[in-house]
Amino acid sequence: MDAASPPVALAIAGTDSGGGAGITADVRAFTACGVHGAVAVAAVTVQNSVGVSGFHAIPPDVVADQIRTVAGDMGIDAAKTGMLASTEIIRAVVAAADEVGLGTRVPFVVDPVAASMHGHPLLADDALGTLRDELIPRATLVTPNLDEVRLLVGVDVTDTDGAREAARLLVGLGAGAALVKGGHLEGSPEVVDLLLTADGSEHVFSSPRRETKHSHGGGDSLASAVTAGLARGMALPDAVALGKAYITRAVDHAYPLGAGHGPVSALWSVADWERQR
Ligand SMILES: Nc1ncnc2c1ncn2[C@@H]1O[C@H](COP(=O)(O)OP(=O)(O)OP(=O)(O)O)[C@@H](O)[C@H]1O
Ligand SMILES: Cc1ncc(CO)c(N)n1
Repeated sequence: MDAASPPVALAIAGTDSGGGAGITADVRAFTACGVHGAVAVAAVTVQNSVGVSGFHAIPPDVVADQIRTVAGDMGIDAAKTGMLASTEIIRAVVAAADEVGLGTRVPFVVDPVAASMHGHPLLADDALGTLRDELIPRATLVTPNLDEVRLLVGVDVTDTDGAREAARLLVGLGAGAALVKGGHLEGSPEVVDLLLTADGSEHVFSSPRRETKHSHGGGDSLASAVTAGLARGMALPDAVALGKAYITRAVDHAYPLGAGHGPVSALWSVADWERQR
């Protein structure tokens, strides 16, 4: 007899040839969190642990058609965006999202990726306004890091009060909720991620800061684990709690790889099936 079909989560994002971030991290998080991962590739990056040396943006209609073809066949239980590269791709994603119900019938997480952790741009400068004005209002949840917060709402977050104010402004852009991630607040012993929903309820997710330079793909992994929780039908705060639990373990198990920043790891979650054969 066939196994039951798992929920389906869709990542609309870029690839990372080094396998640390982007769609590779997304699908690992989907798998580790118990859902099937489908992908709409928006860009192919030439990337390793040291940085991004180039990228090729996929034609916008091909990005949109990947979303439509997945929705029309297996259905989508939740979706997330990562690197979208250009205004034209964002607009194509918005059109397809409206057609298939992302952000209305289907939970839709927007990770407003602007640059890699090495500081290399992954979004055209002129696309930020489109992301803010056309994509974020459709989001069930928007998940910026502190650099993206500064770009989107002009707030320089240095503490929880600042994160709260930034989240309030992000929800004011039309998102259903905002998760302001505190990974970049280097000095603090706790990493605090603050969730604010449009109805005003606040949830603070805190964990001890790990001393490691190997956190490549951390933001993508968190957003994807939250998306997996939503695909499984969890309420938003529960899905974010799942995401925080996943990323905390993934940072704990991050490993060196290459000369630069190694990835957060999902390998701890891999079943020990081979030794049990
Ligand atoms: N040193 C750390 N120790 C524990 N958790 C961390 C650490 N750094 C980041 N995190 C967690 O990882 C997640 C991603 O946070 P961060 O603010 O680094 O996002 P990001 O910049 O988008 O990530 P990326 O490194 O993929 O660009 C958050 O949940 C954060 O709490
Ligand atoms: C393709 C891709 N998406 C997102 C990020 C940010 O982690 C990255 N470095 N590369």
